[in-house]
Amino acid sequence: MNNIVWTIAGSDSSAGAGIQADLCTFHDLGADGCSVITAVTAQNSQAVQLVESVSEKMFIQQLTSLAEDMPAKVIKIGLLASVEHVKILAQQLALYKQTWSRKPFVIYDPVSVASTGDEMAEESINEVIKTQLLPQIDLLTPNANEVLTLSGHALISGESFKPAVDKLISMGCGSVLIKGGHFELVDDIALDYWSNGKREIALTSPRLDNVHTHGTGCTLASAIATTMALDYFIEDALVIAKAYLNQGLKASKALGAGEGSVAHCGWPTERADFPEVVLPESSIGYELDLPGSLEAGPGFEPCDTIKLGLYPVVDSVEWVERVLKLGVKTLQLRIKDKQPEQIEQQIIDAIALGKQYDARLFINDYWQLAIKHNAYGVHLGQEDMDVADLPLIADAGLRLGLSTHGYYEMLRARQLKPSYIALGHIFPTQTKDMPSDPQGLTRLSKYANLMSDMATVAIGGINLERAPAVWQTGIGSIAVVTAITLADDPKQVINQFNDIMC
Ligand SMILES: Cc1ncc(COP(=O)(O)OP(=O)(O)O)c(N)n1
Ligand SMILES: Cc1nc(C(=O)O)sc1CCOP(=O)(O)O
Ligand SMILES: [Mg+2]
Repeated sequence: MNNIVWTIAGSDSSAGAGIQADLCTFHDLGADGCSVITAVTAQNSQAVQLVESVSEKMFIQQLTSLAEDMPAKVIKIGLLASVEHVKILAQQLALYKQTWSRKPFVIYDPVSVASTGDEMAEESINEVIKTQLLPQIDLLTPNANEVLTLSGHALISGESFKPAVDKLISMGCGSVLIKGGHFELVDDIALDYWSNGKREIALTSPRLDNVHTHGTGCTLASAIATTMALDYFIEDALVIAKAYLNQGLKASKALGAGEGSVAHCGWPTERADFPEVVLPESSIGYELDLPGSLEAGPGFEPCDTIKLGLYPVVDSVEWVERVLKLGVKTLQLRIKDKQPEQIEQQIIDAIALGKQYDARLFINDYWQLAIKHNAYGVHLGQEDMDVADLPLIADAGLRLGLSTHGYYEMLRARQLKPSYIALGHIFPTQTKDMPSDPQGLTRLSKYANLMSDMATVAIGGINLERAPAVWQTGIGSIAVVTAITLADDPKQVINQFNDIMC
């Protein structure tokens, strides 16, 4: 399947921004780029010297040529310098959304003033952008000035972010990423805030005092476009794009006498380049009034090793005893959907067995009972995290394992300093209905690399055949349900897993 991304933007003769930066980003991160040029600009590192929109005929023909046989999964829009182009584009986007077999995801990075300060678009363009283009946009990526221009809202404090985004969403766009917002509390921090009116996230990175920032907006939006085309969730796309930009800014350099451009350095892998997820119970979280109660406390008791090895997940005390007798040292009791009083005795018995065999026994979901009976640890999912009393679990000295399903959840979980992070689901699984697609080995390797300083667990559809490749990603543990519970000979399977993971 092709991962075609279109950029509809201006040509930048200095090549640091516009079409040139967009295509560079698409190819660098693994999408297939196509371009529709809206305007040709003559610019160097110091100024934009001339902007000429292409003719309407040429603009329409580029769109038509591509739409005929190279429809896009994602469309990224940058410089629109002519009112007529905006009207044409709004109409075409509406048509694509109605007629293409797969609706394209449309990102608009508003560009009317260049980073050099030069105006690049016709004066009256904003009115038609607001009324005709915004309703076709799935993600708008304005900076504070562009938020003011398009919504009329000035970003004067954290509290002003939500009303500004609500206004833009009421004007028709699906979601908004406010880039690089800063207010007095966090001057040395670059804050990005995203919301679609239902979900919202905020990411922070240290503000880089690099002067070579030409092309940052184009590059960020193009990196989001690419990662969306690669089927990442939007939260993950935002995280990856931010890391890509931070990495590029650190490597940017001047080519002329003026400002240099963001570099393009491939898929981001350095943890220092990845943003932090803002938790609701933090000073920025309060300012933004983020929902939930997650808080970065001192963290959870670590396990004695970050290589937790084979990790059977079983649903009865009988299975707990059986796998312990076969030498398993990390395991989980996962009994679903019972009233606490129905399973309390099983939890007591399982914990006692875990202690008897000196094993790391995690209790899934029932964290109150785990605390009450002093379990080794608790395993919680994303939904559980929001309702469980995490400080209480930490204070009781229990270990905590957290489920995650992508970059964003992984980085958010990391902020809580759990004892391990589980990464799933890697392959299709029959054990549980998953709301997302399997992540596969390529993503798992990236996650394992990024989290290499802490205990990690891979889960979902892992069997003996798949285990060697999973283990080679550098993960510290493999969790399995059916590979053991449906095995004809669990003893043999456990031994074979252990051989693979030594
Ligand atoms: C090791 C491990 N990883 C992930 C899960 C899934 O936990 P959760 O998301 O809470 O879903 P349920 O297991 O409760 O259905 C797990 N149990 N163990
Ligand atoms: C319980 C569970 N959680 C997952 C996650 O990705 O969070 S995948 C999963 C099921 C794992 O079972 P099996 O080894 O039989 O595929
Ligand atoms: Mg759970």
